[in-house]
Amino acid sequence: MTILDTIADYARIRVAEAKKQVPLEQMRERAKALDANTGFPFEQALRGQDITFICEVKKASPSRGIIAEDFPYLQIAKEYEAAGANAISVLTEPKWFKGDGSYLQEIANTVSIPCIRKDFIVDEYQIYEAKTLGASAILLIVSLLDTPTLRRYRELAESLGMSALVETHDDGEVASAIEAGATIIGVNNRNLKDFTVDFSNSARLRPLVPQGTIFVAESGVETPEDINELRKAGTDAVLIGETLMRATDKKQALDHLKTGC
Ligand SMILES: O=C(O)c1ccccc1NCC(=O)[C@H](O)[C@H](O)COP(=O)(O)O
Repeated sequence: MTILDTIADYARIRVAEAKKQVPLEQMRERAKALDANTGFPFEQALRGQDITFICEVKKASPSRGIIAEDFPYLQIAKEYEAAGANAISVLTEPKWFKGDGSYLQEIANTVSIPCIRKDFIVDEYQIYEAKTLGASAILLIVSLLDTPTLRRYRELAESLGMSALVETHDDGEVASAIEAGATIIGVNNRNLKDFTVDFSNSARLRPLVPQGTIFVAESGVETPEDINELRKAGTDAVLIGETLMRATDKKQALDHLKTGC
């Protein structure tokens, strides 16, 4: 059993508990009552002249443990926005990432840039919930979902006015993402089964993703050289967590990544 299987099993338990508080039918009605004509701001925000930045609000991770003892999540999100982030990723997984849905809700209510719910989606309930929390996008991890389910969840998210970032790790998963009709495909440099980070993974898989589909490189980005390498490989957007979370001055850190200065 991999850590990803363990996290996914726990997500199923979380969903079962959440349904006891707010049943599926009620959550669906709440989500459907919200505006679905959003214009897909997350997708729009990632389409730039140059590489765009999704900055992640992440207190902890299974591979690193606690990353930020002091975790003023709202302040961090505001600093990301002021620093020029194009979108914000908010971890809502509580056990290994110490996230919470309320963090996403507060952040989405405060900043003007789009937010993605970063979680381990194993049930449609979490997609409706993401909408009620103010998410503009959700993460769908290919290795957790078969292709028909992936397509169904992506279409559900889009019917609610949210985009889906479809996360892959190898060529087979990229093929599944394309088959599921993904318009935003991420390649994670971190193997979610054993935590190893191979920074070249996203650049290697870039040619498999059709032009026009937004290509996101995820995890392990640390330096301006990394950004340059990804830029050269044709990356549209990068998702950065730990490097920015550990930086005391978010603007300086993001400027440094962008320009090398
Ligand atoms: O970060 C982990 O340890 C991890 C372990 C198992 C599943 C997912 C995990 N991380 C989720 C992510 O994909 C990252 O938070 C995201 O890409 C940012 O990565 P980084 O810039 O390396 O913090």
